[in-house]
Amino acid sequence: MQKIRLATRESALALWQTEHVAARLREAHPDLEVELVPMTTRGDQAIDQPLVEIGGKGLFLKELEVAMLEGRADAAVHSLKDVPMELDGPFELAAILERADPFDAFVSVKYEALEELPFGAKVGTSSLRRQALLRAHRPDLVLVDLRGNVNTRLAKLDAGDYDAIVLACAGLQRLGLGERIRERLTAPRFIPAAAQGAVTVECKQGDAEVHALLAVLDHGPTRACVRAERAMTRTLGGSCHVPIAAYATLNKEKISLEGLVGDAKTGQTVRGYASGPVSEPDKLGEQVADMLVARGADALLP
Ligand SMILES: NCc1[nH]cc(CCC(=O)O)c1CC(=O)O
Repeated sequence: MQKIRLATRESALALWQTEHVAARLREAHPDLEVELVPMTTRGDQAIDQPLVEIGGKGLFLKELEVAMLEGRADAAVHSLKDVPMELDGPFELAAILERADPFDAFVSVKYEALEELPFGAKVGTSSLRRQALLRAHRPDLVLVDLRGNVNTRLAKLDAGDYDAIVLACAGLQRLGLGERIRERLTAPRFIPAAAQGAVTVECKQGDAEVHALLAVLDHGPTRACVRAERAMTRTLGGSCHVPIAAYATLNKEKISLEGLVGDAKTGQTVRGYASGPVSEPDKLGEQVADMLVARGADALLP
């Protein structure tokens, strides 16, 4: 194989991530030609409608998967956080790259930290998980919907529409906007979404040549951790319709997984934690999911 074509969304973040994958591939395979195939998805077009109403996060993948099925691209690069817990169709995640900063960022023009926001301050985020966690720590805040790509959200903050917004640290850092992070909202106080900060490359199942080219980018420890996080979320029937948070770390041969289910309206949260061998990430994810349900999470799930 002389050339590999990488499908990507056209947002600045998606293009950065795909350029990063392209550079890593060229480094690993000096004779390989790597080409980007940028495309707009329905998720990018309908940015004025809430994601839940137009069909959820899978929308960001669909067009890229169709491009692979129709032979216009060989692989697709995604933020793993945006990839549904069950892939819909004959696809596989051939590579999961080493995770960058997994945490959320508090971003504000005037305020240094979440705790410094005045009573009743207006915070923009459309993520139900971020809303639930913000409510849990600061029940007084007024939470307002905020969609769009990272630059659009920052522009709305700078225009004075919000006192603060919450974004992923990884996205800001990748775009050279790391200095906009006022406070890192770290675990266990603020648990991220499953796989936040990790980039993945998807290809068609059974496409052995493409798979082999991509597999050299796979990072085993990241794959094990996000596997536990995604298994927990999947077991809870999670999608972006429910605030679910999952964060795993690997220490020697042991994965520790912290999980949370919340209610975006009330800020009520249920937490669970367990650890297990790196060889059984799915089992650990299921175990923490069961623990969350036993502690009352089912009352918060649909
Ligand atoms: N939902 C959009 C999205 N998907 C991935 C990232 C950030 C990068 C990452 O988590 O890898 C973002 C932006 C954000 O949440 O602020």
